[in-house]
Amino acid sequence: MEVRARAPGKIILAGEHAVVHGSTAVAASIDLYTYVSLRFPTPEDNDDTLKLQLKDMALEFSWPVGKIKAALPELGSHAASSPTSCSPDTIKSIAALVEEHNIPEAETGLAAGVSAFLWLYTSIQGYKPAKVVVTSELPLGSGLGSSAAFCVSLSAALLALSDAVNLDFGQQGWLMFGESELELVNKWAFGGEKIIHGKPSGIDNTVSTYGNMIKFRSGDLTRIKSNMPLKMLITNTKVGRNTKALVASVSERKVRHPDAMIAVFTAVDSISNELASIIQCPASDDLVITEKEEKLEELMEMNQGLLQCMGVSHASIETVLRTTLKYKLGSKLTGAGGGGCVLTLLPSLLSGTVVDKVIAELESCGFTCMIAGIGGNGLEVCLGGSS
Ligand SMILES: Nc1ncnc2c1ncn2[C@@H]1O[C@H](COP(=O)(O)OP(=O)(O)OP(=O)(O)O)[C@@H](O)[C@H]1O
Ligand SMILES: C[C@@](O)(CCO)CC(=O)[O-]
Ligand SMILES: [Mg+2]
Repeated sequence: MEVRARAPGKIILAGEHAVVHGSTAVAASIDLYTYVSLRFPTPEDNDDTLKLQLKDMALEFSWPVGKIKAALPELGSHAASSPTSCSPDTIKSIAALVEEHNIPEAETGLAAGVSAFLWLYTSIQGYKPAKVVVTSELPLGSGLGSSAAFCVSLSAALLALSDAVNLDFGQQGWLMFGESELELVNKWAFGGEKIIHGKPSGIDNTVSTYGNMIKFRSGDLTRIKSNMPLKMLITNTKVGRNTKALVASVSERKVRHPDAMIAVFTAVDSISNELASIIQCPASDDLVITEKEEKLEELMEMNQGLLQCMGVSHASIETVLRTTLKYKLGSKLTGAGGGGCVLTLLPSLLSGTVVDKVIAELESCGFTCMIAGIGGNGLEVCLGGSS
């Protein structure tokens, strides 16, 4: 029996980092996905291992299930219907299982993802042998929510073949889960994100699970519907960084300057709320759309200024900002910052020639640019493996 799941990456239009401290943020899914396939061996296969294949990186990890059982005895009896978080002791035992594999030096960040895999797999499926294959269209560690898309697609595949979820295996093609299944996936994925991010707000796994566009605050999501064309250029500075370290650095700054940082987070909250209401408000003609776009651009620039105050910008991000400003375009980092990706609003009346020029100039700096579709479906599953 085989199941496939796919979950999208995301952009954060406003509110990253501040959302970890209780402010509102606005995020949308993008049409780049992480795919997970899960297959249990047949008795004839005579295979007693759990295998994780990370296809894009040409890496394969494998553990005898008896070894996992001996190392993680506390996980096997957990109910898939009761999502939980990984305890610090279990994280240590999992890290020992991961360390047995030599992860290439350039990919050390992967250890956290492999740990999240072992925890989610064992907590949901116990000590069964299986083969899990992962591929992704998302750049890893670049602010587009690769960790959340990984945790969401993995949790969904694992739950689809568990007794916590009842699916009709007669159905063909990509299917959406019902509300209660989505909630279950989202909670498990949040547990996985905690292993990768340390202290996630939950916005990335939530937008990857539900798709579309959401407003998110203190664990609560409000689905929002855009009433205007939203075209964003995404520039990947290709400067690697790690969300866990950046989230921790903002918390440390908050400890050093609590009053100032709380004021910054409050300002971000207002920006996110205003941005969400502009996006949702119906526009009647081009003039109104232009005004709305100008306001959005300004709010994005203000948010970027506050992200600089939080200490999460980077020289490469500043280069993108300077370059796009030459063309009178507003930009902000998206995701955790410190490198990674930058969003630039492309107003609806902007000519294609200008867009081509900006892209050419950004790419001449060594960055890569793309225009992704925004606000599509969230998590989907495909039973039987094909499609
Ligand atoms: N397809 C994948 N396979 C294995 N591990 C993955 C995969 N995608 C993400 N990860 C894990 O997530 C880590 C990257 O997560 P991180 O949160 O730092 O960046 P991001 O999620 O891409 O950006 P952001 O959190 O800012 O949106 C990787 O180093 C790896 O551990
Ligand atoms: C930086 C952050 O706000 C967004 C990362 O995409 C972290 C989080 O909310 O978990
Ligand atoms: Mg992440």
